Amino acid sequence: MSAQLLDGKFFASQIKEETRKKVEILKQQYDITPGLTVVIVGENPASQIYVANKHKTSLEMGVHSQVIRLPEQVSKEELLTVIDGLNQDPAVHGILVQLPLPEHIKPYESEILEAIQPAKDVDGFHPVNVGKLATGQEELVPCTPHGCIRLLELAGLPIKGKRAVVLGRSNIVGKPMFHLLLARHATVTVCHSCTQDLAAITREADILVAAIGKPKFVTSDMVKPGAVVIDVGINRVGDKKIVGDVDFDAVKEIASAITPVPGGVGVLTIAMLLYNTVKAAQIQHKVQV
Ligand SMILES: Nc1nc(=O)c2c([nH]1)NC[C@@H]1CN(c3ccc(C(=O)N[C@@H](CCC(=O)O)C(=O)O)cc3)C=[N+]21
Repeated sequence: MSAQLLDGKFFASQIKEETRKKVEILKQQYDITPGLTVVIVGENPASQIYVANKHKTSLEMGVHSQVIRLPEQVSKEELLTVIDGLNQDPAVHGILVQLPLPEHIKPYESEILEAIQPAKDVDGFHPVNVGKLATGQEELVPCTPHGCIRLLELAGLPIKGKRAVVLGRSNIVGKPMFHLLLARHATVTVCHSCTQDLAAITREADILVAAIGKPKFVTSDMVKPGAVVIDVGINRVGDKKIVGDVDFDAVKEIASAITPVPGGVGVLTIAMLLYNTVKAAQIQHKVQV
């Protein structure tokens, strides 16, 4: 292996340590305990690991963590009522509605996400927060792309002036990743399912971010020698095993740095969620630590 392995746990531990200190200050100086509530509708097995990790990390940080489980069949109105209760609850600083939602309420996803008070939107999915990010005010930024940026920064990998290529244009990763990279002065190209001659574009990338949800989609012929490769994919193959969007074993021989899956970006996502929860508490109490 020639590439530097970007170990998510190592970088996440630094972010978590910063967050833990902020929680300590909020408690001691302001008597504020940041609180995070996750709402899960139905039984998505993939969501369970994520929720368990979030809960564990919250406890480590001293953040109050609550999970509300609603039955698969819950109506949109009932879900909106739950969200409204959380909006009103001063002990709840962060609200996260786990995606994907069950099929019958999927058509109302935007309405549901917009019901969350923007100051409590720790996912950064509310149009107010999306608009802020797009206009260069980074407040509550989506956790996964923000984690990718923090990873690059903590690893000392420069962004300014680099050619960055983002594979995927989702609201959760691709689009916010575009804004974050652009704000740090990269030249950014976003590719997607209709992009023609994809490999020719990805081969120009100094920083390649893969967020398409296709196992081992990025092969070594798509990567410029010396590129930094960030793998956002979490694809379940078989029962337990997860693989990224990047063919790690082949690409690691060509890249200068690469994130593994698991143990890469996913771990940072959780760290940034707790970071956002603490940020949300500061926004709501109008204090800065
Ligand atoms: N409203 C909402 N916000 C989200 O941020 C959100 C969501 N819904 N729905 C599901 C996806 C998925 N996601 C993950 C985050 C971290 C890991 C994670 O901790 N991964 C570890 C462990 C993986 C494993 O062992 O399965 C790793 O990559 O090493 C996984 C998955 C957040 N999501």
